Amino acid sequence: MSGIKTLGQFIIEKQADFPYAKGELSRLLRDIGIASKIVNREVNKAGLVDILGDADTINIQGEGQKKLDVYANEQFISALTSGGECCIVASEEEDDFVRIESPVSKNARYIVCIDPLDGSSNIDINVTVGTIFSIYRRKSTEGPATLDDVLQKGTEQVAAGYVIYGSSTMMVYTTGKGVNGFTLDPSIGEFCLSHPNMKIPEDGVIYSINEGNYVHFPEGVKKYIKYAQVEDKATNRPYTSRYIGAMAADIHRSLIKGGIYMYPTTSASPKGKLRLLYECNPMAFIIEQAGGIASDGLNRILDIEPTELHQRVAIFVGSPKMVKKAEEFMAEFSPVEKLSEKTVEIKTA
Ligand SMILES: O=P(O)(O)OC[C@H]1O[C@](O)(COP(=O)(O)O)[C@@H](O)[C@@H]1O
Ligand SMILES: [Mg+2]
Ligand SMILES: [Mg+2]
Repeated sequence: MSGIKTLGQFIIEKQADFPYAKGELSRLLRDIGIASKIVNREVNKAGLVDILGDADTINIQGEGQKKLDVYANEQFISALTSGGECCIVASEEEDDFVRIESPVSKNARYIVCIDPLDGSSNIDINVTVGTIFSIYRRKSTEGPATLDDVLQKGTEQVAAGYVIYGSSTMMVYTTGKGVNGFTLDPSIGEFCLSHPNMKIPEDGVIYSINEGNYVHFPEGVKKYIKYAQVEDKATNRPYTSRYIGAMAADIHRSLIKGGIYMYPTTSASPKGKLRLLYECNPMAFIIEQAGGIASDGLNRILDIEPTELHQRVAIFVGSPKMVKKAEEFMAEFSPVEKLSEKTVEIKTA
C-alpha cells in the first residue's frame, strides 16, 4: 500500500503508548472522527440544501442557534451514544450536561465536552467553521457520573482536538504526547496523517483579535495592540492582523505559522466571551502540547478551576514569545494592580 496512514491506523498504533488502556479512548476518538465526517458532508453542501441560516432557537448562552449548530450537536451526541465509551456529553448547545444512558454505555468512563460547531456565524458566508472537543476520565466509577466529573481542570484532560472544515477538512488532536494533524481525503473518506508531531513556532508576526471591540478592551490589551502596530525591524513589527472569527481556525493558523490569538474581557463580556470547557481548555491543551502558551492574560488556562458548565474566560494563546509579551502588558495594566493603586490613593487622601 502507499505511504498513507489513516487516523484509524494511527490510533491503533498509538495504543501502544498506553499499555494499560483497553482501547476505549481510541474508540471514542474514532466516534468523534465519524461524526465530524458526517458534519463535514453537510457543511460542504450547505448552500445546496436547506441547512443554512438560523434555527430560530436560542442556546443557554443567549446566542441564536444556526441550523448547523443544532445538526452538528445531534450528530456528535448520537455518535457518542452509539459508540458506548462516553457517559456524559457537555455541549455548548445544551442547557445542561447530557447523561448517556444506553445499554452499550453502561460501563463508560469518559466525559466529552464539545463545541459542535465553532464560529457558526461563518457558515452562511462559506467561511471556515470548526468543532472543538475535550475528553476527561470520570473521577470515580461509583454510581452515575455527575457535574463534578465534568467540572475538572484542563490539566486533567486525557485528550483534546479540533476539526476545521476549511479549504480542506482537518482533524488535529493530542492525547498528551504531542500533536498530530490529519487531512480528510475525500476520495477515500478517511482522515490521513498529514501533519505529524506539530510544533508551534516560538515567535510569529500575526496577531488575531476582534479589533472592533477595541474601546472595550482592558488597558493592557490596548497597549499590546499599539505595540504590535509600531515599526521595529528587529522584532519584525508592525505585525500582520488576521481574524477569521472561528477560534479553532484562528488558532490553527497560529499553530502552523506562529502568532497570537486573543479574546480578552470586554466591558460587554466582563468575564470573557469564549467558553472554558468547550473552547479554551481543549485549545490550550493542544497549543501547550505543541510548545505554545495559553493564559487568561495572567494565569495558565489549564490551571483554572471550573465552577460552572458554561463558564467564560479571557484567552491569550499562541507562540510563546508573543503570549509572554502580551502577558507583560496585561500584568502592567491589570485591573488588579489598578485597584490596589486606587486603594492606596483612597487611603492616603
Ligand atoms: O464575533 P466575535 O465576538 O469576534 O467572536 C468570535 C468568536 O466567537 C466564537 O465564534 C464562538 O464560537 P461559537 O460559534 O461556537 O459560538 C469563536 O469561535 C470566535 O473566535
Ligand atoms: Mg465556539
Ligand atoms: Mg459553537
